[in-house]
Amino acid sequence: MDRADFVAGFAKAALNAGAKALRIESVAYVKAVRPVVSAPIVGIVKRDLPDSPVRITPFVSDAEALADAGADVIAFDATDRPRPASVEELVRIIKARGKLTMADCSCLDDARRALAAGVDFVGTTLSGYVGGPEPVDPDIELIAAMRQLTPYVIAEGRIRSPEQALAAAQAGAFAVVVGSAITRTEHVTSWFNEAIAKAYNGANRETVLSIDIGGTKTMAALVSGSTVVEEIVVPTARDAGPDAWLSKVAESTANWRNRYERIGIAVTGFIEGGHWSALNPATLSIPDRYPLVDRVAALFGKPTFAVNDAQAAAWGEYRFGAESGDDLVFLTISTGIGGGVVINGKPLLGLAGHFGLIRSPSQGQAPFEDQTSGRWIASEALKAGHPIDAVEVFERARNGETWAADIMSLSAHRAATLCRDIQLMFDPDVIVIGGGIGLAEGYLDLMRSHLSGMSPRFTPRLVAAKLGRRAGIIGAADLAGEGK
Ligand SMILES: CC(=O)N[C@H](C=O)[C@@H](O)[C@H](O)[C@H](O)COP(=O)(O)O
Repeated sequence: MDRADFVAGFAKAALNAGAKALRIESVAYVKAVRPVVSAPIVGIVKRDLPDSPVRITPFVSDAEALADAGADVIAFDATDRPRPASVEELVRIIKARGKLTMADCSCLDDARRALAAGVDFVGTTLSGYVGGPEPVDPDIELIAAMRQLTPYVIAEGRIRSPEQALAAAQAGAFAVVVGSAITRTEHVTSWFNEAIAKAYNGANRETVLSIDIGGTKTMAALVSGSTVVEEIVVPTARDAGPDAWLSKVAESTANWRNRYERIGIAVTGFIEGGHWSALNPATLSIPDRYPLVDRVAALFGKPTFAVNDAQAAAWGEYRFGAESGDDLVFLTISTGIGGGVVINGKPLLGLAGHFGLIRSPSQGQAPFEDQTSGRWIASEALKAGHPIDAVEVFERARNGETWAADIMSLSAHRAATLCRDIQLMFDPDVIVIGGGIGLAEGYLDLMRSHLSGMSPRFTPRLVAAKLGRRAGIIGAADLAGEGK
């Protein structure tokens, strides 16, 4: 839905049905909608800043760009928090451009200060979003209290039903903004889904907050069954450590607080008894036996299940992938190599599946991933005089450069040999291949070609992973739900 043509479509449909004005996020969307409607537009820009909690139109340049794009009213955060531009400065700039101002407030004091600074409208937009648990209902009391200060109160935030909109209007609102209930189909669907799940007891799954902490990025999502309802991705600040990584996730998902009952967390490394340790500190350095489950449960206040990321992905593919329901081994070939095993419908946890760490006598006892993975491919390329990464080596191989094709072929050959050994160990129905290298165009075919001469009895069936980068969060969510 995050596309200019959809936003313009929503805008026109809402106006046709009687809406009197639009509130639109981003300069690009204001520009897209302005030429096709004549109704007033309240414009905002949303940002996530490293040094300020202010998200709505934090900079003077944002306000200017919205004015130039054709917004009639410009809304901005008017809370009393550290901020790049003061409310007074924003009001001055916006008025200089002949536009109206709307102060997004969290409380009555914000509204008082904003009115003293000369704003035209005050909104209840930020009530419930400046700390503490996020409420479910709109803040009707704040609307009524603001109405004592000015007639120009805009009711906004969590107004999800016509009855709530009526209550806001009756409390004295000059206008009522309805956001998610009109434009966020995925939210509205999940409200209905969560409501009726109670009737289907287990046939329909509860929503889980699922977190995947990787070496470079951390993903968090609300997951229901195999559906990712909401998702955010933040960089993993490698040197900051697990407490900081978890706090960042808690902060970025604060708005979801009332929408899940359990937490699943998938991490690179080794999980034992809820403790997290690094098997390869080069990927991510974690203090030995970090009490992951306890920390997450304390921070989020919900029951938590923790699992290795590749084991979670294996489970995700088993439950919802291309070959769901078949016993499988999942092998992810990327910067490093990992995996997971699901046999007789059960995930093998602990050390099982850390295939990248298997040692090969024929290669001087080097761990398997050091002779096959993306890191190895890049280091071989460097030896051949090409300081490029694995993805580019693949590109060069496809363009007919023999040195690159030789490296890829050797990597695929070794990965194929590993699959043959895995077949002998677990005899799965299928081996699912994932990861940036494993799923790179042509790699799976190369692996298959290296297996072609083998006796059919030993030959593993290789298929591409279906859930892609979301396999870990979907698998972890499902495993967390299993615990109920
Ligand atoms: C807190 C915050 O960032 N509010 C944002 C402000 O523009 C939007 O995410 C909300 O959708 C908007 O306020 C409308 O509210 P609701 O979607 O609940 O009807």
